[in-house]
Amino acid sequence: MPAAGPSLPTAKTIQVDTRGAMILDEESPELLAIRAAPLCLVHCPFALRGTHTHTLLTCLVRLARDHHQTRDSRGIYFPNYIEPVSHIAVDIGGSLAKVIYFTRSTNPPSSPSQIATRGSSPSDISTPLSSSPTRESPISSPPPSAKLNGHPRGALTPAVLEQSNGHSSYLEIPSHTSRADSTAASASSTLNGTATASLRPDSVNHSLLHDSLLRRASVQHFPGGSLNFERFETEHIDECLAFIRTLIERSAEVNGVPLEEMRRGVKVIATGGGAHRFYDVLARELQVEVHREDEMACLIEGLKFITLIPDEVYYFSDELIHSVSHPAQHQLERPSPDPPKYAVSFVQDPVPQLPCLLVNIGSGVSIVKVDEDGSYERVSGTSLGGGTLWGLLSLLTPATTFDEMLALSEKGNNETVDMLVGDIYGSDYSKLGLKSTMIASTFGKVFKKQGGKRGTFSPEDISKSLLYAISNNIGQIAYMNAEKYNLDRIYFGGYFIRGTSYIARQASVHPPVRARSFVCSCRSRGDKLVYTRAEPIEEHPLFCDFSCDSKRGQSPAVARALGFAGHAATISTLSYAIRFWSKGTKRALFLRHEGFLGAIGAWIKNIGEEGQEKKPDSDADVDAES
Ligand SMILES: Nc1ncnc2c1ncn2[C@@H]1O[C@H](COP(=O)(O)OP(=O)(O)O)[C@@H](O)[C@H]1O
Ligand SMILES: CC(C)(COP(=O)(O)O)[C@@H](O)C(=O)NCCC(=O)O
Repeated sequence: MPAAGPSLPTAKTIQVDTRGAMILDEESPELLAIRAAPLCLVHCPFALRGTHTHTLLTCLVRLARDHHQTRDSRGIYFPNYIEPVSHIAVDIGGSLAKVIYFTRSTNPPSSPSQIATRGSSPSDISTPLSSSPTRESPISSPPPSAKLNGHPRGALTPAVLEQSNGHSSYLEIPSHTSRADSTAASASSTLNGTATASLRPDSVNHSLLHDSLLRRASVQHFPGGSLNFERFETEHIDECLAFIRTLIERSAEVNGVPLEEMRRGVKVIATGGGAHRFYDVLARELQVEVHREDEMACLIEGLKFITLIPDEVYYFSDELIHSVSHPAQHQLERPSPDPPKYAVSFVQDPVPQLPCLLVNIGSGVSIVKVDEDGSYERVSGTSLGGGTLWGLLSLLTPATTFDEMLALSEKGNNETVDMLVGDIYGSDYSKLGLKSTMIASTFGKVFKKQGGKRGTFSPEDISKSLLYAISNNIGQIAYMNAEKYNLDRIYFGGYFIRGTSYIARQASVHPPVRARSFVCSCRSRGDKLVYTRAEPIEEHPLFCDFSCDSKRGQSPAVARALGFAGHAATISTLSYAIRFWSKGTKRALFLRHEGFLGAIGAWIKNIGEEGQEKKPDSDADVDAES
């Protein structure tokens, strides 16, 4: 009997203006600075002048470098969101603690990555980038002066600081009528365009929202701010606490307010199992108000919000490649560790696509059915998840980090450890459509002795076999639940999908290209990943090789797509499993911020709570025993 999830506890309109939102380039110096910026919670951006600016920026870059190991996902820049945000959200899971926080800046970052990663839906292959409606709205575009290539100056602005410093708001409505008129006109269009993730329109206070939007629309000096992402291993929760503590302390320092005041102004919103396990530690160590939110509710809120971000949702599709490479073949081969080649496509229309199934692959796996109205139920799960792969590979290989394990898997050949149909039948089992190369039994060869002795197996082969087994198993369970509940869209979240980011690092040196559709796959060659068949579909010769090398690379969009798109083998396995088992009726969808759904949900659920007293840990929000 599936456990019923709580009904949406704080269903409300998400009042974050996502128009013009853009995902930042992971490697941009701007992002480095913007990520570090909240460590210096600058109350007033105008304070950043002269030598002080220089010192601060030096400090930002140094801090960013010091924290590079936790800098793990791209920031999201919201040109139109300007309200104070007083909270830091943290999702503490069984494996990783994810932290997100919002910073303001006077200048937008100059290197959004979405230019190179625009989608590839067949309908808009040749559409010029500039025609994207999400980038054309006059309000969503930052003022021209803000587009200069200067360093962004991030500033987290807790509401309490604004009040205590006598700033009712930075947002002053211009007094002259014509500006106000045009603002009003813009604001009403803003009202239509503002991200509204809640599907309960009755909960919207239109008048309040309109007033707020009116003020936002008139702002000239605050072109939004950025959401920043960090992660830590839960095992080293002390590092996570130290990070948040430093953030708060430095904020007080830079803003010139007493630490006590800063602590009063900042709240930590905690979710995930660790919100309970570490609640006392969080409150004691950080000395700020800690509020807990339910994990499943946060995942769903996070999903609803993140799907509003342009270029966030993507899928791997093998259909086009399949039709080109096997024109006569209608039957799909069963999933295998070497799935077909894929094209990466981005969902262009940033609206929540409900109903859907959310499969969150963290330490374990939660499968949640989300209805059209946003209500949800955790319908299934499996304990064979990301923690399983990490744990087993820690036992079976010398790799010490998860990324090393993924790298091993890319070089492996699972056939040395897996028992194939051919090992049993000596050939295909054609009557059942089972090819000889299909895995009959994961790890099925390992027990066999050769000359009375146990075999030895390479860490690479073991890694590949297990990565495939876990991913395919989750794909099958996901498919069965989607079938049971008649859902065609399956979103995969959780950090398990996240891959090594060195692909992105290599690729980000390339200039953006405009071609929108690609046929691509990647494999390792020596210590370098090589992209094969990575050419725009319109002109692709099927078997060309292309090395993702800063000198030779010709298709950075593909490389970037794979780089940020998590681990290619994991994603292609899940994608193909869903396509195979559903006979092409269901689609696996992925998210660029897949590991942060819970943290994003915790963050978004508390937007609009600024200055409001919230009873910590109300029963409505938290089910687990404290
Ligand atoms: N760099 C990484 N370090 C640790 N685990 C990673 C990493 N990248 C991906 N993973 C996978 O992500 C899983 C954790 O996913 P996550 O969604 O954070 O779960 P949880 O909330 O349970 O911590 C790990 O068990 C591991 O399989
Ligand atoms: C207990 C959990 C919800 C915790 O979430 P996580 O930290 O793994 O993201 C998850 O691990 C889970 O759903 N495990 C699967 C249990 C099962 O249904 O078999």
